[in-house]
Amino acid sequence: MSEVSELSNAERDFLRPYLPTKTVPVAPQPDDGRTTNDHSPNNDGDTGGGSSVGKSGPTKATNLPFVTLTYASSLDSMISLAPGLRTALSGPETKSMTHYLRLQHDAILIGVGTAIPDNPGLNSRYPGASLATQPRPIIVDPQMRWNVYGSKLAQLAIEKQGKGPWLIHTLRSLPRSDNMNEWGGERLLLPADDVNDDHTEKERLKWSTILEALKAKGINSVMIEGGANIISSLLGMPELVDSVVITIAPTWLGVGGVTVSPEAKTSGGERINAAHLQETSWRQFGQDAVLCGRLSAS
Ligand SMILES: NC(=O)C1=CN([C@@H]2O[C@H](COP(=O)(O)OP(=O)(O)OC[C@H]3O[C@@H](n4cnc5c(N)ncnc54)[C@H](OP(=O)(O)O)[C@@H]3O)[C@@H](O)[C@H]2O)C=CC1
Ligand SMILES: Nc1nc(O)c(N)c(N[C@@H]2O[C@H](COP(=O)(O)O)[C@@H](O)[C@H]2O)n1
Repeated sequence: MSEVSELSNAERDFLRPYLPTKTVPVAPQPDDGRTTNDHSPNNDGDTGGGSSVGKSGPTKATNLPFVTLTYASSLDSMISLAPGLRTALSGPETKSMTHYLRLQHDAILIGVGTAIPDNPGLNSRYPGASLATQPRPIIVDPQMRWNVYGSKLAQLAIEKQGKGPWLIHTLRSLPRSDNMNEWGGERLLLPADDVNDDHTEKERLKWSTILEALKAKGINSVMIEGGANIISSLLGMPELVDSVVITIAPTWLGVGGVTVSPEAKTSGGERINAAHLQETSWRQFGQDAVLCGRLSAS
């Protein structure tokens, strides 16, 4: 039996206002000649109901994809027990939700700090998922630290259980002669930001540069899953993020875990809240709580 089960109509209704509209290619039907099929939760045959919060679909600059930030957190805002330690926080019901969410996006993005320790699959095991509807896995790996060969992502792409991964590097990275394109993989070389906030030799990419490049390659929606560094940065960028879906597991990981927390903010020399969610909705999935919302600009 699959570890991932279908969500109820009520669960999908709950998520719908926070999701993009995804159009996926399907084989033409003999009787109607269609070439596309709208699998958005607004158009999948669900009956009405649901929340009246906001609306689905892109609401910002057309050169950017719809961005959903999503992660599973403990009650102490941690996403893993220690750096580099893959930690299961989601229960079976929220795991199913994650696979449903993956299927609603054109791409799933993580950082190299997650790819190396977790060796994730990043495909959707939701019932009915096909290669055409799978999201594109994307890894932000500016310095080419991660070896895709032998990874689970490569294996799934070769077996056609997932799309070939796109790896994002900086222009300074040495081009490699590789055969990733044989199984759908690709390397995207992007210009690094001029400003290096952490004063290291590391080259940073602007998130607007990354997202614009993805949109230019036909990615209309991206689900950003982690890890801590990436989620914490993007929590401070409401102009780029359309919605946030957080699984909250009823557990504390304890001191030394990997924490999600945005950069501190000040106004007029005073500390102010660093990030804030508005238009929130909560729902229980098994033992976990799921919080959806939108980042507010102020
Ligand atoms: N519970 C959950 O839902 C999830 C948990 N996790 C956990 O999170 C942990 C990993 O988090 P973390 O270590 O923070 O790693 P991340 O996955 O956030 O990757 C961070 C790295 O990505 C690169 N990067 C990020 N932003 C930029 C940018 N703007 N420009 C260029 N490069 C960038 C950098 O690579 P470089 O250093 O090479 O410059 C950086 O070190 C793991 O333990 C994993 O299990 C991960 C996902 C979800
Ligand atoms: N939603 C969620 N809940 C957890 O408890 C998690 N640990 C994660 N981690 C993310 O999922 C990736 C693993 O994906 P596969 O199951 O291998 O496809 C992992 O790399 C994190 O991005 N997520």
